[in-house]
Amino acid sequence: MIQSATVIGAGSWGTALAALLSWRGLDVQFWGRDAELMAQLRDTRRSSRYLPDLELPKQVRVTSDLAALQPADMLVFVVPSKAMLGTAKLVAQCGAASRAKVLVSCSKGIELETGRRMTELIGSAIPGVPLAVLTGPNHAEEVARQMATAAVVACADAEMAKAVQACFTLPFFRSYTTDDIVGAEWAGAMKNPYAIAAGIAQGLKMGDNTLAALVTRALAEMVRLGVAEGGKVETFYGLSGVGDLMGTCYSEHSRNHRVGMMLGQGRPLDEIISSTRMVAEGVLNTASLHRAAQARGVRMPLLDEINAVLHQGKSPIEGMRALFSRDPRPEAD
Ligand SMILES: NC(=O)c1ccc[n+]([C@@H]2O[C@H](COP(=O)([O-])OP(=O)(O)OC[C@H]3O[C@@H](n4cnc5c(N)ncnc54)[C@H](O)[C@@H]3O)[C@@H](O)[C@H]2O)c1
Ligand SMILES: O=P(O)(O)OC[C@H](O)CO
Repeated sequence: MIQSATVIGAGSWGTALAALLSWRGLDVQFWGRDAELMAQLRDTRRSSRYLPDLELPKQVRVTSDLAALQPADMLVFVVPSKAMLGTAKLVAQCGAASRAKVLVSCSKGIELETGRRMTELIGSAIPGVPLAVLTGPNHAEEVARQMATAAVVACADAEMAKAVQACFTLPFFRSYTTDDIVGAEWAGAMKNPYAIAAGIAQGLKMGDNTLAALVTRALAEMVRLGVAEGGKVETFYGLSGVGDLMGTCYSEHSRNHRVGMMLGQGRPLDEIISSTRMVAEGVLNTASLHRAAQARGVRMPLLDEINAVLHQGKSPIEGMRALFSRDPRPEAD
């Protein structure tokens, strides 16, 4: 049913997914905004900036020109969340979505100003096409090396979910389906701030007890806000929830975790951000989620402290102290 795909966004995850879809046998086009990077990818089949060890299959057609894209069955959006709406509008204008059967978001974020999910942004720019999400504990570096990985495809339409699942099924890559697109997207965005907190704990040389406490209480917060936003509770206990939370909080690859670790070691946030080209979605996601939690009146003490550290100048150590010195409470509250 789905034979061709266009991957929009040429960072680490977009590069890994363009390769994966090509290995699966789809006819793949790959767009990135940076002409120099895309020319390098086209000529050498390698991205020196993102995933330098991956050799992009020669069948993947690489371009930085949206107008050069042919209509494809599936459009796969993998740009940072803050660029999603603008990118989807450009894709709509250039006609690349004119014959699309499904639009898939692989990005993890919530729009700051409105609290909208990525598929809501894509759907507003390109109306009338079914929407889906690919999410889960999926580090691009490991997918690029074909290390065993599981993911979730969320789509309201069960048949379309299966069609997208088939595209993301390889011997090393196993995907599951769910109809809970809301829960899957909130879960994917929510694990990012907590990975920053996990990194902070490691940067401060706190121990395994601390990390286990943070991850467990993070999950409780994810369930509270995610369900208030309309997600299903079971989604947060699946791959897109606790799976991705653990995969990121304990990861050597995670950019969010790395940002947290450097914060814990005392480096200022603006210096950390300007030292890398890669996106740590948790920095912006923290502000979006904090705003959403306040609007819904959902109690999120851990997120409040991460927000205070990232956006209100609180020191990481003060944030941790504040968390652990709150009034005692029942666990299931
Ligand atoms: N890297 C992973 O392992 C991974 C896994 C799953 C999901 N994700 C999600 O995928 C999304 C993309 O992350 P990534 O890791 O591929 O990115 P990255 O950090 O590796 O690189 C960022 C990419 O975004 C591009 N970009 C920045 N602003 C843009 C704009 N305005 N328009 C178009 N492109 C723009 C940059 O040129 C660059 O190619 C994020 O939401 C991330 O959470 C990443
Ligand atoms: O590197 P991070 O922290 O953006 O995490 C990447 C993926 O979201 C992990 O599933």
